[in-house]
Amino acid sequence: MFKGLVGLVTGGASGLGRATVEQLLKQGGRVVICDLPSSPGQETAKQLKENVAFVPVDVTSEKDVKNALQTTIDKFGRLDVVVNCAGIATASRVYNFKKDQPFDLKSFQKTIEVNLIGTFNVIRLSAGLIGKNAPDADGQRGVIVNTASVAAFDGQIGQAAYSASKAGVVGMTLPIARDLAKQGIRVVTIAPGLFRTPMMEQLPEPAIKSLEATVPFPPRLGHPQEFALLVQSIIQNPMLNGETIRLDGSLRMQP
Ligand SMILES: CC(=O)CC(=O)SCCNC(=O)CCNC(=O)[C@H](O)C(C)(C)COP(=O)(O)OP(=O)(O)OC[C@H]1O[C@@H](n2cnc3c(N)ncnc32)[C@H](O)[C@@H]1OP(=O)(O)O
Ligand SMILES: NC(=O)C1=CN([C@@H]2O[C@H](COP(=O)(O)OP(=O)(O)OC[C@H]3O[C@@H](n4cnc5c(N)ncnc54)[C@H](O)[C@@H]3O)[C@@H](O)[C@H]2O)C=CC1
Repeated sequence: MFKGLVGLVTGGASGLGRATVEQLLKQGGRVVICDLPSSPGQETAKQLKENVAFVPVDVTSEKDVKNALQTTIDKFGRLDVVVNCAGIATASRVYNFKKDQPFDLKSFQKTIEVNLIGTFNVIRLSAGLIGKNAPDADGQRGVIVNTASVAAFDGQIGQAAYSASKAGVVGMTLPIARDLAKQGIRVVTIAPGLFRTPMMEQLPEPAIKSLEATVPFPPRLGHPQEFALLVQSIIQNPMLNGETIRLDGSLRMQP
């Protein structure tokens, strides 16, 4: 289905990103995994064997992202799809009255830096490369998929930084889609609910169970492959553009 397609997936060494890498490969695509040098990206690429390369990247670094784009060209000759999955989750109260301590500003800044600015950094640099593709019959040159979170809309206690970073991703989706429309590049954001990944597994199992119980249907954590299937649909459907799609079993998180 995706024969000849070249994708670049940030956060591709783990969780939702890794499932996306596997799905693109399964459909005949070629993929560059971008993830931190400390991630299992190298092993992941080895396990997946063919048509895949790992480039160590911090998404907040211009140099790293440019290097990953150069590797994409050197190895595969083009870039069609970017999927931004790299992200971090932080949790802290705005003011901890028990300890008389405010939210650590550095932690707030880091969350915004990785989740929002990192995503934008990858979009702005990769758009230049995707824009060089010859347009297809519909005028399309490529697709960018971002990952927000339902926390962009209904963040819980402790999620001020995380929710702000993800709301930023939601907020920039339409203007970037409008901006890149002339070049035939679509931009779509997915806002996942709860998915069983290493990020989610940082939470204690009782917290996971109680969150799971709040998902109307299906009352469980999502499988990462279900996220990857939506990425596939977004790539396939040219009318999807400038929108954020919740993928959450109709979950609305409680305070
Ligand atoms: C990854 C994604 O993109 C998807 C998601 O968002 S998954 C959802 C992830 N959610 C989180 O990570 C929640 C983050 N928040 C927390 O972990 C904690 O609130 C915190 C560590 C920031 C604060 O902990 P704390 O100060 O020790 O709070 P604690 O004493 O436990 O609770 C205080 C009150 O808040 C409530 N509360 C705390 N965390 C809660 C939660 N996650 N959900 C509902 N209520 C919560 C408690 O029930 C308690 O209520 P009362 O005041 O009525 O007793
Ligand atoms: N798991 C879930 O329930 C949900 C996840 N999300 C979002 O989905 C995305 C993927 O999350 P998961 O797969 O669950 O998490 P994960 O922790 O399994 O994977 C995230 C990957 O991003 C990488 N990463 C972190 N900072 C980076 C940086 N600066 N540069 C490059 N790579 C970096 C990590 O090394 C890791 O491999 C994140 O943006 C997360 O916020 C959103 C909603 C729900």
